[in-house]
Amino acid sequence: MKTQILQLVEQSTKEVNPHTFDIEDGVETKQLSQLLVLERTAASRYLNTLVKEGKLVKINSRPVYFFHRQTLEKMFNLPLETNEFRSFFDLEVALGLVEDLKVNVFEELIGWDRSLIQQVEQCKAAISYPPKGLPFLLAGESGVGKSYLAKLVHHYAIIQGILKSDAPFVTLNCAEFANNPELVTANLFGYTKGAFTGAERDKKGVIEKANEGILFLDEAHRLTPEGQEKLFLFMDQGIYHRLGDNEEWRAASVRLIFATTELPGKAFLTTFTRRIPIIVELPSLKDRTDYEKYQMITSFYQSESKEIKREIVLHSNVLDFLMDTSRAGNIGALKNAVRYSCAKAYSEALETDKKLRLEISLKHFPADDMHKYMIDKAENEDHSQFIDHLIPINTNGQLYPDPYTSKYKSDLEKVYEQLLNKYSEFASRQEHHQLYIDRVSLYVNDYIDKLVFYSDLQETRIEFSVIHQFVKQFISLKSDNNFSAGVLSSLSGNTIIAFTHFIFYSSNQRVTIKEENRVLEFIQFLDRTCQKEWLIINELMDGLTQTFNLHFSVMDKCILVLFINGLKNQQVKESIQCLVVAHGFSTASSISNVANRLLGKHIFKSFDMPLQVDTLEIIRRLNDYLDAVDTSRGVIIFVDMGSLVDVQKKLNCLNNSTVAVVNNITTQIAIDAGEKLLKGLSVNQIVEEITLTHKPQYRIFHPRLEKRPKAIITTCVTGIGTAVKIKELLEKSVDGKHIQVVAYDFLCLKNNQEKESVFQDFDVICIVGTANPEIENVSFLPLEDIISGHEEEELMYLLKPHVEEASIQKINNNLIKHFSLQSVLNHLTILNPNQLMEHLSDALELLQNLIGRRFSNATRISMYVHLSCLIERLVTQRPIDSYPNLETFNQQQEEFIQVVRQAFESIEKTYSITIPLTEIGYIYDMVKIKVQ
Ligand SMILES: Nc1ncnc2c1ncn2[C@@H]1O[C@H](COP(=O)(O)OP(=O)(O)OP(=O)(O)O)[C@@H](O)[C@H]1O
Repeated sequence: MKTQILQLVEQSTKEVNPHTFDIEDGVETKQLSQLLVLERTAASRYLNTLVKEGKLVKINSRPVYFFHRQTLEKMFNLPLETNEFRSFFDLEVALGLVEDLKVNVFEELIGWDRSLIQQVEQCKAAISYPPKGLPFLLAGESGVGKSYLAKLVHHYAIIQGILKSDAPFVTLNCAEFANNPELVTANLFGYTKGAFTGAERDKKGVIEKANEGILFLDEAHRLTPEGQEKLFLFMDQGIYHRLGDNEEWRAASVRLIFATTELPGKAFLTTFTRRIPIIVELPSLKDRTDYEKYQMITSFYQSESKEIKREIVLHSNVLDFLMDTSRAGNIGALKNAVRYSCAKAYSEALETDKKLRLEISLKHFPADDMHKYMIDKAENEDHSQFIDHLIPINTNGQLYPDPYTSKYKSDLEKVYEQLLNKYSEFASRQEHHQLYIDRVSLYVNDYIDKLVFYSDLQETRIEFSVIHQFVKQFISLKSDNNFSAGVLSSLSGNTIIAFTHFIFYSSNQRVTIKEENRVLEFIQFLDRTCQKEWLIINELMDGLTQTFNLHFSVMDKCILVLFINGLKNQQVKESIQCLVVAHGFSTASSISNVANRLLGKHIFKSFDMPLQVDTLEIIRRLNDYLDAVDTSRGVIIFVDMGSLVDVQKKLNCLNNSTVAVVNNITTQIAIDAGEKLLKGLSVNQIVEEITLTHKPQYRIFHPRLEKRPKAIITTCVTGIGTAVKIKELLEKSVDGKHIQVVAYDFLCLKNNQEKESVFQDFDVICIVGTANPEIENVSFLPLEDIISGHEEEELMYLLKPHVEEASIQKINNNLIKHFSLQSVLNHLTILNPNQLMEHLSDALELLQNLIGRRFSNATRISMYVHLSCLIERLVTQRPIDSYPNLETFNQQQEEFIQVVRQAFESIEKTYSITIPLTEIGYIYDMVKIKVQ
């Protein structure tokens, strides 16, 4: 009998496919006893004897599996040192199958080092968070890889020793029980016999099964509110009752991963989302880069090739066909399309000839999809599908031979050209230098973004990673230094990677620079206007040249100076400082990065606190940072633990700034706070509003200063953007040393009056703006009156007590110079002011005729200012998209809306814009206020 058993296991092991080797390929005791009609204990005894004799290999999982030792050793060409393994994973390690995975399990997740870099960091942080990990939610459309990522996290936790090697991974798909909350509870917590009709015996729930491991709750949005609530107690205390047994408390230690295809805010109770501090959002297939789509397609074909043991070649138009995500939809569907084509080609090859190589062409896809593709191509006169060639799917999947595709190769020369040409244009027009710098910084940022996008460079490549490390260290060193901290504060995570890409790329190029005189002039200009950036970049590039013998042209330095300038512009100027301080290696930076990315602005600065870093060290870092930036609008510090609540006591900026400490931080809180900050709310308002939804504890501290700095407030009824621009103009005119200019949200001023924090932080001299927030005891000077010269005198009168006699005349001259209508419009918009004024003059004339009223000169000027900002908003696609009581306005002011549409018809055509109803609402307010 023993020999027969040995032969059976040997036969079964010989049938293993080494590419898909899995635990279930082994033989179970139960299986064997059934097959040989043998008592289970007897079968088990024989098997264990064979293990002891070194003939079989045993995996001590549940159930236990057996393999034939010699067959495995031959198959994987590696001798085994032992016969017993704690888990299948240990066997894989012993057979050398998962050595690479030990280094990075996430490597098989396409995008782990690119578009999913953040998500992988979040998962690692959540699962490792001591002592029991943090529950997290994977959110994303169907088929974007949520289940796949959850399984990799399980693997990662085992490899890192966070979980034991046989830790279970249990999945519960909540959609299966969507309409039967009792069944969900029964499946989650288990039940006792008789707990409900059909409960014929006691049964374990998935929580019990997942003890010491991971429970993955898929489609978690289908959990009913009752179901969610029942999980709370378990999430909070780790204890639960089985259904039908309210006596016995059971305990389990389970790490929870949730997944949903819904927007997290919509599908869950807020009490529930509050308990899930990390939300990992997975991008849909259409938002992945071309390179990643390409990697997916080739890797899916590679797996199929291994599975069917056939070499595969693709017709290039198949790649083109599959890369178009509007067809594939999601990653799962893409994988299915690949499988479908392989199955079809395989069966066709069996019918016709038996040649080894499978050629996949368009005919191997469903006919409807393929025809649609051909028609689309023909309609777009894209004949690329006719220039077909064959692509071998080799294991390296190399299609893009160069890290930077030919599209961006040698473009550097063109970028130099553009910068110099734009500089010559600017020099001849005598514009303000900041306008030029802002414009070309945008251009440079766009270029570097594309460079990264089209690069197929593995960022883990050793040459890249050493340069990346060097740059990171340089930046972290300089960030501790007052001189450079402000300049480099916008560089972090992804932007440092982009920065390194450019360094890596440009140092490999050899572009000869012509017209040296022009270059010299350009360098002198940048050295003058961006002095700090210039010095820092020079130091960095010199360091790179000395350490790695890299060579750069002087124009490369200019590009990097402009790049960091562009990033600074993405930061919200004059903003409240928002800091996230959290324990863990990357919790704070993950939250900040996700929030900054979603908000499209660099709002949050993160301070990660690995557990060995003490509070004093963090306070030192906070002080270094806050001392280097402008804290006049206040500071909000989000902390993750009670121990940090008292940090503000030791902050230097408490002498002159309002500081709020919020004792909770999740990505959701960060996003909510960021949105409120962008709307221009004050520290008080932001903190109070997030407390309504998220209920964190917070404390606010006002400056200790007796003597507050003096300030002029600028404001605009249509938002903070215009107020900031008015502020910039005023700053150029007044003496900034003695008087600060602060841009402020109109509604905050109007609603909260002197309760607004700006009045605690500053001694306010007056408010300048486009509409009066009517604050008692504070003078308001309309912008149009300053432009028309009516209020210049008043402003001078208000300023007199605060500035030296000698400066007064200078300020007066500056005001006249900077506040002509033309220069105001020039500053407020990127559009040509002369042309704009002509169009606006016609439109205003028509508007007056249609409503049968003449506007005063002052009203006309303020309309010019308001309308030019409006047109700029629409041209740059940033309209104001909310207006109080829009529906009522639409119903009650139908006639006015028609009149505006008629008056602005010609402007809409000229600038290819459509004025939305919300903006018409603000025009109405403007006309109403001014005419009254
Ligand atoms: N980044 C990736 N790299 C490689 N394969 C991936 C990746 N993302 C997803 N896949 C593959 O795509 C398929 C679908 O993924 P998965 O089932 O994890 O999606 P899902 O988001 O859980 O979908 P659903 O919401 O429908 O359950 C899987 O076969 C998975 O292997």
